Amino acid sequence: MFGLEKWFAKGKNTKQAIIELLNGYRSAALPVGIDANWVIKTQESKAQIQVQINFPFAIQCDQDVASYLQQHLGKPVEVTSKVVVVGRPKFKAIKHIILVASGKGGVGKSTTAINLAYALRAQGAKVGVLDADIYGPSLPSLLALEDEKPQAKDDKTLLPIEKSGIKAMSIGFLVPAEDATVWRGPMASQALTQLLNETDWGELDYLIVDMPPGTGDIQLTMTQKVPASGAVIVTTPQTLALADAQKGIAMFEKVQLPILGLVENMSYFNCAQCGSRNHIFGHSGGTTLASRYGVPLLAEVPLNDQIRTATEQGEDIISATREPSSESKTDNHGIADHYVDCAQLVASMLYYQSDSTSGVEIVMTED
Ligand SMILES: Nc1ncnc2c1ncn2[C@@H]1O[C@H](COP(=O)(O)OP(=O)(O)OP(=O)(O)O)[C@@H](O)[C@H]1O
Repeated sequence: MFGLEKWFAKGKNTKQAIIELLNGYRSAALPVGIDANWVIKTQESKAQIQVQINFPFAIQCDQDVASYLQQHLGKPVEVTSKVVVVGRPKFKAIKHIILVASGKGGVGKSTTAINLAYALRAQGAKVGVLDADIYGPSLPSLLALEDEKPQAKDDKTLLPIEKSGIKAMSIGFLVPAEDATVWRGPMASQALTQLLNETDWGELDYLIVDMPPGTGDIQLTMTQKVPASGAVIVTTPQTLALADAQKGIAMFEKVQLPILGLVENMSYFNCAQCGSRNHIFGHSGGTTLASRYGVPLLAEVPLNDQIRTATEQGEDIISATREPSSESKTDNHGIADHYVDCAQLVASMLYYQSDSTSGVEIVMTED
């Protein structure tokens, strides 16, 4: 006895069967399945079953869920979903602020931050990016918007610049880079507070904050000034970078900010000619560090020319390469998928760790 017959034999109707099956669905970002409350509608016709789901965090998995249901129900299934991020905003109308940090410079923190933003957007969320790298703002060039100037909404508020569905603000849009490099610590953290406070972000599900590299006093002060939900730490596999990433973990633990996970960037290189995978900067460092500190390894992103060129040209690599791409002969896991998987994990962790029921609202001051 197969498919729906099996369920009817147990005296269940199609809706009950679907809900039960969805509850048993598992993926890295859906570790306890799809909750019955997220299922908005089920409809069965002769030809197919239609299921409508509202996910409470950024995730796009309609095809996977449809194939899973189809396999069990023995009938074509169409799944459509929307992302409706739940929880009270923690700051203005922003539901979650995510810090992207690194122990040292040049490991690909800004590249990860912007691609994480694109990936969350591609999963159906409302996303903004704040470039807090006051001394070396890179957001204007990552978005290819170097000559843009934000418009003033009124005396006190600036409108963020929008590109590819992302709202962006950076000190780089406001002052020449050479002016910001001479700012001392307090000026830098005050600039960050002002950028966060005085930008009209509107409603956002996730605001990604690209932090300045390092784990010194400036980074610590900035972390304390931003009402963040969690941090993502970017590292490369070299021993030195890992040692610095460890300091980053310690810094966030000190201020009790949840660490959502590690991204190991430039993790390996796939040779386009011979198809072999080379761990040019070392092997398994991120995995070891993640397990030592009990934090998830969110992604192992390869050193890849597509990533460099897209970010240098201000392109949204997630939309551009979302089709299954052949990154190399041995790896058909598209470049975009690394960021999409990372985004889904981050969103899932924020949802499951959320204290949205506590109703606590954080108010920022400028001292
Ligand atoms: N996975 C990758 N594959 C190829 N190139 C990459 C990758 N990640 C980052 N890059 C390139 O490395 C350079 C440094 O990246 P990025 O600016 O993101 O680093 P960062 O850690 O933010 O640096 P900083 O400390 O200066 O802010 C850029 O040219 C970027 O395009």
